[in-house]
Amino acid sequence: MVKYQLLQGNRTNLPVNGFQNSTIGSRLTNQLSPAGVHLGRSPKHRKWAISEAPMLRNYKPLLPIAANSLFNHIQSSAFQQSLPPLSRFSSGCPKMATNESIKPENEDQLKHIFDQKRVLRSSVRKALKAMDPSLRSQEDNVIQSIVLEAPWFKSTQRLCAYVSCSALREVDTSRLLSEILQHPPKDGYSKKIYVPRVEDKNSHMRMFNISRMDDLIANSMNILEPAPVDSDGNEREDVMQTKDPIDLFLLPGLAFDKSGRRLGRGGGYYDTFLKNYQELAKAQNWKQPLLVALSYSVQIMDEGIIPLTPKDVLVDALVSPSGVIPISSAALDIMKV
Ligand SMILES: Nc1nc2c(c(=O)[nH]1)N(C=O)[C@@H](CNc1ccc(C(=O)N[C@@H](CCC(=O)O)C(=O)O)cc1)CN2
Ligand SMILES: Nc1ncnc2c1ncn2[C@@H]1O[C@H](COP(=O)(O)OP(=O)(O)OP(=O)(O)O)[C@@H](O)[C@H]1O
Repeated sequence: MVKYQLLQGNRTNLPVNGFQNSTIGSRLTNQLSPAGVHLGRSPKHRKWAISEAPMLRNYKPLLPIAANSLFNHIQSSAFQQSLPPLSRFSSGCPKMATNESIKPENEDQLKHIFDQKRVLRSSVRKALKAMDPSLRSQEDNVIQSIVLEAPWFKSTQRLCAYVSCSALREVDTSRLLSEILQHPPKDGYSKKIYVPRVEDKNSHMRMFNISRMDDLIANSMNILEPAPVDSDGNEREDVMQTKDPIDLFLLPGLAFDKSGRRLGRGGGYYDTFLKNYQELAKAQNWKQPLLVALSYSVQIMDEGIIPLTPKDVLVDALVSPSGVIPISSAALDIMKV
C-alpha cells in the first residue's frame, strides 16, 4: 500500500509522510509552490514552513505494512491512552514551549515522566526494527541529500555530528561524514567536524575533532568514536576548548516532534552536553549553534506525545525525508523558508 507520496508541482491533498490525518499533512498540503517549497498554516494558524529539496519531487516511498501498522499504533489514541497518563508537566504545553516552563514538583512526577519516556522509547525502537531496510536506505539517502544541498549546511564551518550506528537504526550520517572529511583542512569547502565520545555513564560526553574515518574506533556499545589521543600521541581538539564557535549540531534521537522536542536514548548525554555548550557560547558572546535533528518519518510524533523534563534541550529544526522542518525563529531565519 502506498501510504504517502510527494507529487511534482501541483497542490496535492495526498497524505504526506504517513501523517494521513495529522496537522503536518494538512500543513504540507496547504500550498505547494512550483519551486517545491511548501508554505502552509496549521489549523491554529500558526505560521509554518517546510522546505522540500528538488530531488524529493519524485519521492514515493512505500511504507511496509509492519512498520506502517506499528507507526499507526504509536500514533493511535489507543496507544496514547495506554501510556502512563501524561502529567500536566509533559502534555498540553503550548507549541514552541520552552522547557523552563515545565517544572515537576516532586520526585514522583519526574519518575512518572521518565516512565512515559521509557514506554515511548520501546515503541519507537520496535517501529524502527520493523522498518523495511530498503525504505530505511531510501530515507537515509534523501535525508543526507537534503542536508548536503542545504545552504545552511554548505555555509557551516564547524559542526558537531554523530557517527551513526546501524544496529541502533539511526539515520545514516556516513555520506555526510565522508563528504566533510574528503576536503583537506585548507580547502575552501572544508569544514571542521567534531564527533562524540562517551566518557562515563554519568551523562558525560565530549566532542573531539576528527580528520578521517580511521580516527574512529568502536566502543563497548559498538558506536564508532575517537580516542582522546591520536596515533601520534597528540591530544585531539575538544570542542569545549576551541576558540571558534560551532555553527551546527546534527543530532540523533529516537523520537521528535514539530515543537522541537527530542527523545534521546535515555543517557542524558546530549542534553547535558548541549546545555554546557550553550552556556559556553553565551559566555563567549557567540551565536548559538543551530540544533538540527535527523529523523526517519516514523520517528516524528504528533505534538503532546513526547514527555519533557526541564533538562531536555529543544531542537531548532528537523530534517526528515519530506524536507526541512524549521521550528525556532533562529531556524526560520537561517533556513530562510
Ligand atoms: N551514534 C550515536 N552516538 C552517540 C549517541 C547516540 O545516540 N548515537 N549518544 C547519545 O546519547 C551518546 C551515547 N549514548 C548511548 C546511549 C544508549 C545507547 C544504546 O545502545 N541504547 C540501547 C538501549 C540500551 C538499554 O536500554 O539497555 C538502545 O537504544 O537500543 C547507545 C548510546 C554518544 N554517542
Ligand atoms: N527518575 C529519575 N529521576 C531523575 N533523573 C532520572 C530519572 N530517570 C533517569 N534519570 C536521569 O535522566 C537522564 C536521562 O534523561 P532523558 O531520559 O531525558 O535522556 P535523553 O534525552 O533520552 O538522553 P540524551 O540527552 O542523551 O539524548 C539520565 O541522566 C538519567 O540518569
